[in-house]
Amino acid sequence: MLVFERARIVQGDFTMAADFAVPEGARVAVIGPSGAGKSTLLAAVAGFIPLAEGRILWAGQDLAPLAPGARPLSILFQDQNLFPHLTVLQNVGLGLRPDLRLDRGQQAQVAAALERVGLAGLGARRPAQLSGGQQGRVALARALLRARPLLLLDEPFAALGPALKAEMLDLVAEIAAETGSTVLMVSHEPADARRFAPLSVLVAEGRAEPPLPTATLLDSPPPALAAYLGH
Ligand SMILES: Nc1ncnc2c1ncn2[C@@H]1O[C@H](COP(=O)(O)OP(=O)(O)OP(=O)(O)O)[C@@H](O)[C@H]1O
Repeated sequence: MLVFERARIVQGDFTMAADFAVPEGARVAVIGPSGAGKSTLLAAVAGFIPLAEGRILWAGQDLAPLAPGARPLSILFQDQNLFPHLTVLQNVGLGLRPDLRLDRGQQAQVAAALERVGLAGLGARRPAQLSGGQQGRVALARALLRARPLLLLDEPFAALGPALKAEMLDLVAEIAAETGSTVLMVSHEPADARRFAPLSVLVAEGRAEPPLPTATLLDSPPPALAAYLGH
């Protein structure tokens, strides 16, 4: 379980509060108006922004003492964070060993992860030789190998067309279900939230609200969300 315990996150003039729990294995969309603090919430979980007050706990452990790289999570951003000078195999291999000195077993794990995301045979290419969707799959394969229990998605597939984006969201959902990962996904598209996430956290007016069923929230939105959705 991921717990925000009377957490307060401050960035300059901006401040937001979070006090709720996300059940283990849940897929949760983080929705709300632009500038409301969706990315900030994820950045606090990832350890890029220290909390001004309160705690964030995973499996009962306070995350505060853990540097970002030591936290039990992987993050996918929109730019996918692929290294342009490395091959697909190397980019994925970084998920296992930053120095890329992979033994045979680890090489087999990399190959299996590429196969799992539908990229078998493309390991020798560089990111520039892949489509946007394929680049997303490389980043996903790397996250898969890291095998962290919490996955944070900050609009990683926003640049893809609707069909490809839907396909990627389905793939993430499938993999998360297989691995039991808990997923928080920032989303600007209500349709994506409905497709991907049974639960949603509304971020608005300086607060991240406890998760509610996505359909409930989108079908009967509170005023702050209704204005954003254009209802
Ligand atoms: N480094 C920073 N210093 C000060 N304020 C910041 C910083 N980064 C973001 N902010 C402010 O924090 C608030 C929340 O930003 P955040 O990016 O989390 O919003 P968001 O909900 O993800 O927005 P969007 O949907 O537009 O991506 C905004 O008001 C923003 O201007």
